[in-house]
Amino acid sequence: MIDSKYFYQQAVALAAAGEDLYQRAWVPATSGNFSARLDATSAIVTASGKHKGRLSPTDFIAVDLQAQPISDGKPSAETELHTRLYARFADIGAVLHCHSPSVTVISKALKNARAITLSDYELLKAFDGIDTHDTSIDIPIFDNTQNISALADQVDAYLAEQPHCPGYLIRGHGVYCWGKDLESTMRNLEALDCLLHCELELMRLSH
Ligand SMILES: CSC[C@@H](O)[C@@H](O)C(=O)COP(=O)(O)O
Ligand SMILES: [Zn+2]
Repeated sequence: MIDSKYFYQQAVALAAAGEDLYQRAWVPATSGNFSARLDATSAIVTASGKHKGRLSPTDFIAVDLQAQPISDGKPSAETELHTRLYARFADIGAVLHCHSPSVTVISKALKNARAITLSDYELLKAFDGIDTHDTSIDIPIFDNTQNISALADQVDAYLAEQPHCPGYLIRGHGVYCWGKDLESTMRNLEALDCLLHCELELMRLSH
């Protein structure tokens, strides 16, 4: 049974996040999708094909963790990339997917790389569980595909081995990022985008 008041609150919060992300040019031209956990077995996700900077609370669908809709409408084409994260990690409360220029460019520039390592940045401390710049984390990069179930399987297999990872890139496509709630997820996404932008600048300087 869906708690309609909680659904509405989460939808309003995700729509506001969408406006913010659109202002940053991170979700151009209907790209991106957002979700928030409703309870142990369900989440709300953006409807497919909507402009993510101009969402209203009716542009969200409730789905179970097998990515099947449990309210009216057509959920995001990439719903399974959200629901598999909620299924794997009980402490995840929100997931944001964006197509920002920095993540799209770096994922292509790194061609066949399977991951990008972020080391010795003060901003690493924005991620949960990190309390020093003197560390490094790997952000995996998966090749893009229109087979979302296959991609969800690859991501899930990676996270089974490397659970302490705040997000991943899809080559030439974008980023998925998560956190314990929407505020943490926005913080993780902002830090990840900034750090990838820094890496891109370093690559430019070294050429
Ligand atoms: C506008 S192309 C982007 C889509 O193919 C997809 O990657 C995307 O992010 C949005 O898909 P959606 O089904 O609206 O959630
Ligand atoms: Zn996308």
